[in-house]
Amino acid sequence: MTAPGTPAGAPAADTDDLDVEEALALVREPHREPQDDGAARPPGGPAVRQPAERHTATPWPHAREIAARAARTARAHGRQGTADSSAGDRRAPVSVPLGDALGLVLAAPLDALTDLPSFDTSAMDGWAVAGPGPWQVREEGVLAGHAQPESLTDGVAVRIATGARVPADTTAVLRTEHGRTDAQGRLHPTREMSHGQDIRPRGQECRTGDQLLPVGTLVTPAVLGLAAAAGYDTVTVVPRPGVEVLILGDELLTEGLPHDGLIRDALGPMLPPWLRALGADVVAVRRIGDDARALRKAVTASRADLVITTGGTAAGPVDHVHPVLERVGAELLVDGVKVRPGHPMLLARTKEHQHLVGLPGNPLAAVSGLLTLAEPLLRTLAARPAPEPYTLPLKEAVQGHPYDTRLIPVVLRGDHAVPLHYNGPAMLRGIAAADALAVVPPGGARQGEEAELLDLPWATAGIGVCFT
Ligand SMILES: Nc1nc2c(c(=O)[nH]1)N[C@H]1C(S)=C(S)[C@@H](COP(=O)(O)OP(=O)(O)OC[C@H]3O[C@@H](n4cnc5c(N)ncnc54)[C@H](O)[C@@H]3O)O[C@H]1N2
Ligand code: MOO
Repeated sequence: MTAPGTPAGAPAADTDDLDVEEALALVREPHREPQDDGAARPPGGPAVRQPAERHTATPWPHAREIAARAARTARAHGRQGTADSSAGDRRAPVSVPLGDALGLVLAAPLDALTDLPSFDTSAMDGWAVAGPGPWQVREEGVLAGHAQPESLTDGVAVRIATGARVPADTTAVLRTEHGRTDAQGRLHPTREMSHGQDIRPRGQECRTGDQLLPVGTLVTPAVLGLAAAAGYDTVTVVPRPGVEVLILGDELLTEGLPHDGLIRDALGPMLPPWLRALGADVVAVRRIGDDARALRKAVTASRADLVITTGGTAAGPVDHVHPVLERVGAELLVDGVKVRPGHPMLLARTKEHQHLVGLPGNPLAAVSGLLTLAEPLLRTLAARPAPEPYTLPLKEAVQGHPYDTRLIPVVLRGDHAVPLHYNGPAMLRGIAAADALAVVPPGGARQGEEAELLDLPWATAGIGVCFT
């Protein structure tokens, strides 16, 4: 590779958790200088590649940190050489209709555009009354959504619906079940009333201009409801990262039964919805075959924030990912991870605003790469917080790899994680039935030992799980 690069396994200078505020700074401060991307740098100098013979795979936790941080420094690196200036302020905040904002992060505070409630409102069905009872009841009632009703005078009441504007000079609302009408048609309270009872005064929840939610808030269904109530048609959010998927391999069929050494492409159908569940906008899925030129053209032409390739990461005769990255002058940030399956996975910076995650071709190895490298990177680009780590005890012992972390599909049963079989690198049978992946440290885990769990987006019914 020609561009300044990072040897795999290089220690990050700073391993603090990525902070949402820092990620948001990406969209707020376009010319911020880099702090750390996990690249090894000699004091005072640019990042350097170490000789290939010193190459070692990156430990799994460290690879995730590098991926989470990589997106932060994209702009500054672009200015140093791998120019893609036409990308401009692609990560600048965008205004989107409420219907498209679910799962995104607010890039501007949600300030009330109105008082809430915006008028004095009846909290109950009953009568708006003025002064102490009994009251003469006016003939025409007041419904929600109707024009300003006529004001009341002492001793007068009017039928009112929940949510309707209370007439001026109303002193309380009497609930339907707490009023009795006598033979002369006068209304009496059947219990003690207090001044202002069952009236929601204008501005009770907020005044115009009050901050309802800060920058960095994840847009949930409740946030959409609040935004609508407060007068918003659109909200200002961090844009969804754009992802292009490049499927490599001449042996892949897109339909029918496997035959003559050809197999069905399992990643083309799996990755786009999974990426959407991780908050990405999948802008294209292209089939490249085992054609290095086509791969180079596709990588060079792509405008996506993240390019994901599948297959071709190892050292076989048609494994073109490394040579193509070298050809395009990419900066390798992670080159192999100490994780099984998926150890040949890689992460590179290809342009100022663009990264590439190379997923190994074996399908479960690809899942491992997706969750190890693509998920933290997408999370950073979207300014989303890292999920709170959690552990559960393992129902059975899991054999470990001597040096590498293992990711094992599990189902969650009661307060245990139950390891699933069919967890080989080429198998999807285990993960297709799983709720999570258990992180098994080098050396393995005993029965009952607590294991960290990586949730699958649909199993947690998380907010990203819209699949839209
Ligand atoms: N000499 C070595 N060979 C291999 C090593 C190694 O370290 N040294 N690592 C092995 C491991 S582990 C993995 S994982 C694979 C990674 O290989 P690649 O990323 O180069 O992937 P391919 O060779 O293209 O494919 C591997 C395997 O996966 C199948 N495949 C590919 N794409 C798909 C797809 N879209 N859907 C379903 N299956 C797919 C492909 O047919 C191969 O069977 O390398 C090992 N070799
Ligand atoms: O990444 Mo490979 O599929 O570890 O076994």
